[in-house]
Amino acid sequence: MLNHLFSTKNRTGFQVPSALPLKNLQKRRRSPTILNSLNGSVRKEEVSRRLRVAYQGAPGAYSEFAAKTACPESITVPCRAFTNVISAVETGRADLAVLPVESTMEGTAVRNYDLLLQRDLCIVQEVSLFVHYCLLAMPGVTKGELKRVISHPMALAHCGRTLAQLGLDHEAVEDTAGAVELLLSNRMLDTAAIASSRAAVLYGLDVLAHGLQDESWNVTRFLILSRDPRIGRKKRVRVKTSMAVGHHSGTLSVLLKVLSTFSSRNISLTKLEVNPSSKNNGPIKILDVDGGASVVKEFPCVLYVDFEGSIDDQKVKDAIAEISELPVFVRILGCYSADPNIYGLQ
Ligand SMILES: O=C(O)C(=O)Cc1ccccc1
Repeated sequence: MLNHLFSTKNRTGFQVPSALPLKNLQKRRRSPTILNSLNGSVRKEEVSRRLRVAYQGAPGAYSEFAAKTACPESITVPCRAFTNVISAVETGRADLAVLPVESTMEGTAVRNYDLLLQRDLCIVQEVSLFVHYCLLAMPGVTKGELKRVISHPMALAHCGRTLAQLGLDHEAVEDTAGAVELLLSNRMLDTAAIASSRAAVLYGLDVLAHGLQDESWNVTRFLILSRDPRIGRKKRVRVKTSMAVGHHSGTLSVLLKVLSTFSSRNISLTKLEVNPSSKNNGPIKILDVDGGASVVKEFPCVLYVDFEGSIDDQKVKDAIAEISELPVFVRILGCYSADPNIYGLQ
């Protein structure tokens, strides 16, 4: 059960320095190459082209902003669905992928976490964005003329109470910026989109209202994924590790063991979530990436665990070894610099 520690494709040791808070982004944009600005230790030939970062949605989507926050000089690659985002990196069409995985209002985006477990990419960075929703309409359209609102399902969920107050029907589309594109291309005069004010500027729409989210504190955490564990290898400042623990029975005893293993070593957990399989979706699949040929393993329950510390730290190695003695499967999803910043986007 210690495959991840002895893998030829060892997942340890990659790190991308955190993106800077919004006020510092301009400075970073001026730096000569993205990998340089991410990490000075990457070899010269690797910095000669700009990183391509795949995200789900159209230009102006929140995920694109997360990509630009993590890699200010990158070329962003829009993709239709999250699975296409991952495939873009797997096939070499992009270098990195952006995946929203949790929000303060909705908790873990289980489907995206499932994708992370099923595919062979590793986490190299995290970005948390403050998400502020606006009501966008075609130029000249007033609130009174609106009959419905379209947006990404997460945006609609985050604005549920406000939408009920406005008395507008709503319909889910692929992403927030895609909703704006749809308005524009069909010249929809009775429909508004929920999206960012950045999308309004990009597409030339009017902002009819700001701050539509039901809770004023609305932060989404995005993960930056890569195939290449060398990205950002550098001396670490504050490092975090994410892992998944799949097991077949005794969730409570596995949970207690995980808790005591980390607490006895004074390792702080930043996330601990029990994810049982559902009748609708069947067992949770985890790709075992360490055994040469990749094998998919199935579990009725998986724990998502994020903790402070590097997989190179002896006490972390000991903790993982102890957990791996249980009848569980452990997959290290990434070891990356912890970014406590919350970046702004209106
Ligand atoms: O639709 C978008 O703009 C996205 O990037 C997905 C999303 C939607 C709402 C909050 C965060 C991410």
